[in-house]
Formats: sequence, structure tokens, C-alpha cells
Amino acid sequence: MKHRPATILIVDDQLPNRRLLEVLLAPEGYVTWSAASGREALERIALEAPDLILLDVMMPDMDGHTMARILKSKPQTSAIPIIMVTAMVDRHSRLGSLEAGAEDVLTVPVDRAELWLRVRNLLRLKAFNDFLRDHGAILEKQVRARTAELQRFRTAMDATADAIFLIDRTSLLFVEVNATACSMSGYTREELFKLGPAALGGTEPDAARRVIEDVVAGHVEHRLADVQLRRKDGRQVSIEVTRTAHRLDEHWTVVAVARDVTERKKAEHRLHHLAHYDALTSLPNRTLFYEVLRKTIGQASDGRGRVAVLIVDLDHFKKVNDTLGHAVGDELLVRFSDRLASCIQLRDAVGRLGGDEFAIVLMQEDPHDDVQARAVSVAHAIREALHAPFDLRGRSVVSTASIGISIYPEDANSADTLLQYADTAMYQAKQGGRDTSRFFTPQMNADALVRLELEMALRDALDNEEFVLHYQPKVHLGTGRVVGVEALLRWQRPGHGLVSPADFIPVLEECGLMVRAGDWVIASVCRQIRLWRASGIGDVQVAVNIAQRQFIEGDLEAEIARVLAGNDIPAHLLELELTESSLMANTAHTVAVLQGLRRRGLQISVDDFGTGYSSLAYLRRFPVDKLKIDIAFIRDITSRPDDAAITLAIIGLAHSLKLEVIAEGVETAAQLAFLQGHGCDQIQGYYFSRPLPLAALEVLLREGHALPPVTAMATAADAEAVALLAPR
Ligand SMILES: Nc1nc2c(ncn2[C@@H]2O[C@H](COP(=O)(O)OP(=O)(O)OP(=O)(O)O)[C@@H](O)[C@H]2O)c(=O)[nH]1
Repeated sequence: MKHRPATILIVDDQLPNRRLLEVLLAPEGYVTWSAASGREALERIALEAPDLILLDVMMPDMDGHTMARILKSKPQTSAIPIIMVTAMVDRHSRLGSLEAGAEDVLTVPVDRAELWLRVRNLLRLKAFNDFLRDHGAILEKQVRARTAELQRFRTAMDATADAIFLIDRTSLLFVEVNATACSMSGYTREELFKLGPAALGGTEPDAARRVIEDVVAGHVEHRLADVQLRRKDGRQVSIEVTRTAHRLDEHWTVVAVARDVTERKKAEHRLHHLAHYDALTSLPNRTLFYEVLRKTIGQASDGRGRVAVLIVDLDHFKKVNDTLGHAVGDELLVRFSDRLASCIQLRDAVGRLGGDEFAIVLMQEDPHDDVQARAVSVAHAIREALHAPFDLRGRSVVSTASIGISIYPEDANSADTLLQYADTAMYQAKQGGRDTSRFFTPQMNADALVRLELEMALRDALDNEEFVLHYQPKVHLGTGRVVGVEALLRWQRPGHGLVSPADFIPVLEECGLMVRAGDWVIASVCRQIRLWRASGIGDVQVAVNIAQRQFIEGDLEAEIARVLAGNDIPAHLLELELTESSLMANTAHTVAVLQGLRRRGLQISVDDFGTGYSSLAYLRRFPVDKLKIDIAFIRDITSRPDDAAITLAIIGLAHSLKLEVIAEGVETAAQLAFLQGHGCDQIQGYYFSRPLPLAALEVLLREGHALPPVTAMATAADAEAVALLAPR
């Protein structure tokens, strides 16, 4: 760029002086302006400022000093360098010039070289100062622009509805946040700067670091993530986050933009609910029920389980609508759906398919669970539940239902077909006169009939005193003597003889009669103990089996206390046997009940031990006196090393916990010898005695049958030779 020549204003009242200076400066290429007085000079400067002023000190209207002071006092002119030109050479005069603001003083006659040098130096100084001033102004402008830009950026950041968090990769701390981040999290900016994503996400720092590293590596860039943000007040906010990584020099920063989606999630949830649940009954609608059925079938197909589908349709529902009105009809549907739900278990599902048609899916929980039998029980329970009239706005309404049942996999493999077949079966139930149920498969209908008869007969059995108790002795291996008996429930079914417990106990459980039957057993046993004490037989300890339901329903402890007191017998004569699995279920409550019973002096033993998953540590928590080794281990104890090892482990475990051990199902002398040889305390089994009816047991007790003492039974071969029931 070509520089413009410097402009120099010469101020002197003497024309020759001005001319002389112009002439002297001309060779240097400067542009010179002239003024004959201070006033004229000021006017000229006001038009355009020169780069330098050569100023005469002595002038008539305004002397040089005055003019210099004026120029230096104004910001527009203070930077113009002034050289005073004076004939006065004394120190006082020079200092006066400098004091007035002049940068330099030249004395006349002017030396050409000195003039050039001084002018040049001052012009250079001025140029440098101008540059500094201009540069400062530019910098200042840039800073102002940058600040404004940042301010705009921050305003924009703060104005967005999304929360923005800048996270430092190394420290995992927030280094910048916007206003929404503060309002969303409930923290101030300063508080947030001490936190990082782990604190807000409620995760471990390692997990947060993995996420940040993934973002930096580009694995999750721009992907939306649904996360829960934990506010300062502890509330959770559902947010949707996008994260991007940015690198500046060696530093990585991750920008997380979070949007509060709580309202959207709620709306989605509401929509989902509307789309999947029936508005009247709040039950799953056809769509959701179909999904549940499909999933249940999927699970069953993995585990080779069975599934039952029941379609339940109210009979003549239209009449209710027509006679009592639609609103009453609606109310009946709601109340009926409540009763339906009470007929199934937690793991089952019920839905409303539409109108007065409902559906139920029953799932098999374990291999012993018979879904087909349960379907019969549930259908029966639904019909029973409908026996009580509905009180609908003061009107008593009785209703019945027709039920159709299909079974996976016997009838079909798909949800559609199963529903269709259950519907067909339901239609057959309607055809069959309503208020009944039908399976899709004829054979299943026959089975259902048998099962229903069994259920009905069992209900009568309790009222008609058809149950009896048999007793199997328990023998102490140290003394060989009978130390107690186990009471076993038997059913003397009229016209059928003695029914196997395996056939009726599960039905008792399924149709909810187990607690009543259990109470009957406890009452009968206690009465029997009292009778034995009154007779010559004396004290006999009797073990009764307690079902899991007896712990859950009713007040077992109070019931037992009442019966013991009613018969005036000591508590230690009653022993309770629980299976390992019922002990493990519902632990807190079970432990409390057992502790109460044990404080009263009852003996507690764990039945079928070894078939569950009890660990030593777990067992310690239960108040237990005895472990009964399951028959499954005893059966092959002398031929299968595994069973022998488990039996030995149980004996060792029991003794280390100061518990007694009893082996059940001992049938041979070899089994007996093994158990005796390894310190088992008691046995029970056919080897000594089968379960006996009361009269036979009383003979055995009176005659004092016993096993020979342990020393006489050293080996298995010896044991075989020992008389089975040697009289004492
Ligand atoms: N109150 C009420 N009625 C409904 C609703 N949805 C359907 N309905 C009525 O329920 C009745 C269903 O009738 P159906 O099941 O075909 O016949 P039904 O009278 O029950 O006779 P059967 O099923 O053959 O024993 C129809 O009258 C429908 O209008 C509802 O949400 N509320």
C-alpha cells in the first residue's frame, strides 16, 4: 500500500519564516500547510488534522504556548506532535514550551539537518502511536464483538428448552451448562460444575466413562438414548439425550443435549393404556390379551409346558341390558370382571375380548402343575363365584356363564387357533344348556367330568368324616425303639375304597381345601395323643405334615395352641413336618410362625430334605430341630455312590448344626446298616413298618416292638439276618 506523504502545519505570523520552513521541508516530500496565526491554525486543524505542527512561540494574537495547551487539552488533537520554533534559547523558555505540551523545541536560525531529523523522529513516533492507538481500538472492537457473540450464544443456549451439558472427557465433570440444565436438574451452575454425568444419571463413574469413551470413539454419536436424570430433590426425570464429541487441541469435550420427555412418556403411557386396556373394566383388551397369550405360548414352547385358554361368556346378558338398562349392564360387567380376577392366580391373565366375553390364560408353573386340571377348577370356581347374586343399584341380579376351554399344545399351537377353539367350545357349552363349561377335545371333557366329581366328593369328604389317619413309626437307631409316628392322611372314599394320597392331595391343594384338611389332621392327632396318654400306651410323639398354604392362610400358631390346650397335651408331643420348598417360600412370615411354634415347645422338622436348594447358611435362619432325608436318596443308597455321598453330607450338615437326622423310605437291611454305620439318628420305612391303621399301630406300640441295638448290627449282612420286629 502506498503511504500518503506526511502533512506538516507551519504556524508563524512572519511569512518569510513560513516560507523558509516550507523550502527546507520540501525536499523530504512532506506536504506543508501554513497558518499566519494561532486562530487560523486552529481553524485549519479543525478541518483536517496535520501529522505534525511547527509552531512559532511569539505570535501577536495567540502565542505558541497557549495554542499548544489548547491542542493538547482536546482528545482530537492531543496526539499531534508539536515542535516549538523559537528564537529564545534560554532554559526557562525551552521548559515553558515543553510544559505547554510541545514534544520538541527548535531554535532559529533553523539547522536544516536538525529540522529534518527532529521532524522525522516525531513523525515516526506519531506513526507508531497512531498504530498503537488504531490497533488497540481494533482489538477492543474485536473483544467487544466476541463478547457480544458469546452473549448471543449464551442467550440462545439459555433460551432453548433442551438442557445442554458440556462434559470434560478427562475429569468427567461438567464444564459448561445452560439455564435449562439448571432448572431440569434443580442444581445451580456452580453446583453442576462440581458434578458430572454419573451423579445426574445415578450410575457408577465407570459406566459414565464407558459412555463418554464410546461417544469419543464415535460409536454412539447422534444416537438418542432414553435415560433417567436424578434431580437434586431426588425426583427422577425421563430424558432423551444426544451426545456428540468435540476436540479442541488435545482436549475432548462431549456435548450432551437432553430433552425432558416426562410428559411425552406419560402421554405414550396413556395412549398405550387406551390401546391395550378396556376402558370399562380396566382389564387387558383383546389386543393385549392376544399378545399375552402369544408370549405365554412362546414360554411354554421353550419349556415344553402347557397352556389353557378359557373363554367366558355371560349367559343372556342381553336381557340385563334390555330390562335394567345399559348402565346396569355395564356395572354387571365390571363386577363380574372383579369376580373373574379372584378366580385365578397371580401368574394367570384375564382380559375382556369385547361385549360380555372374557378370556383367561392359565400357565403351567412347574412340571407337576396340571393345567388341564386347573382349567377345570377355575371354570368351576367361576361358576361358583356367580352363584352369589350381584347387587346392582339395589337390584339383585343372578347371572351364569358358559365357558369354553382349549389347551396348548394338544388342541393347537397358535394363539389364534386356541382362541377360536375355546370359542367353539364355549358355543358348545351354550348349546349344552349354558351355566357349564366344555373343552374343545371330547376326551378332555370326560377327564373334566372325573375331576369335577373328585372335587365334589372331596368337599363332601371333610363334612362326612371320610378321612382317616394312618401312622408310620419312627425308630431311633441308637436304642432301636419307636420314638414317634408320622400321621398320614388317607381317604376312605365311599364306593372307591382307600384313595391314594397322590391322587387326592394335589386336588385338595388346588381347590383350596388344604387348610381345612390340615386343621382336621391337627385336631385328630391331638385328640389321639390325649387318648393314648389316658390309655396304657402313654406319650407318643406324632408328626403331621404342614402344607405351605397353612402358613399363608389362617393363623396356624393360634389354631395349634387352641387344639393343644383343648386336649391338655404337652407341645413337644406334636411335631410339624414342612417340605424344604414351603420353608423357602415366604421366608419372613414362615420364620416368624415357626419361631412362635417352637417357643411353645413344638418340634419342627424339614421333610424331603435334599430335593430343594437349601444352603447351610440359609438353613441356619430357620428354627428347625430335624432334617428328614428324602426317600429319593435312600432308595439307592447302597448302590449309587452319589446318593450315598449326599446322604452322608446331609448327616454331617445336620449334626454340625446340632440337628437330628431321620431317613425315610428305609426298606432293606443294607440301607439300615449303611445309615447306622454313618450316624443317622432315626429311620422310618417299610423295613421296620408300613404306615398302619390305628388299631395295628396300637398293637405295635403296646408290644414294644423295636430294632436290635446298634452294636448288634455291624454289617449289612448281619442286618439282613436281624429279625424285623424283635420284641423288646
Ligand atoms: N351394557 C353393555 N352391554 C354391552 C357392551 N358390549 C356389548 N354389550 C351387549 O352385550 C350383549 C351380548 O349379547 P350376546 O352375548 O350375543 O348374547 P347374550 O344375551 O349374552 O346371550 P348368550 O350369550 O347367547 O347367552 C349385546 O346385547 C350387546 O349389545 C357393553 O360394553 N356394555
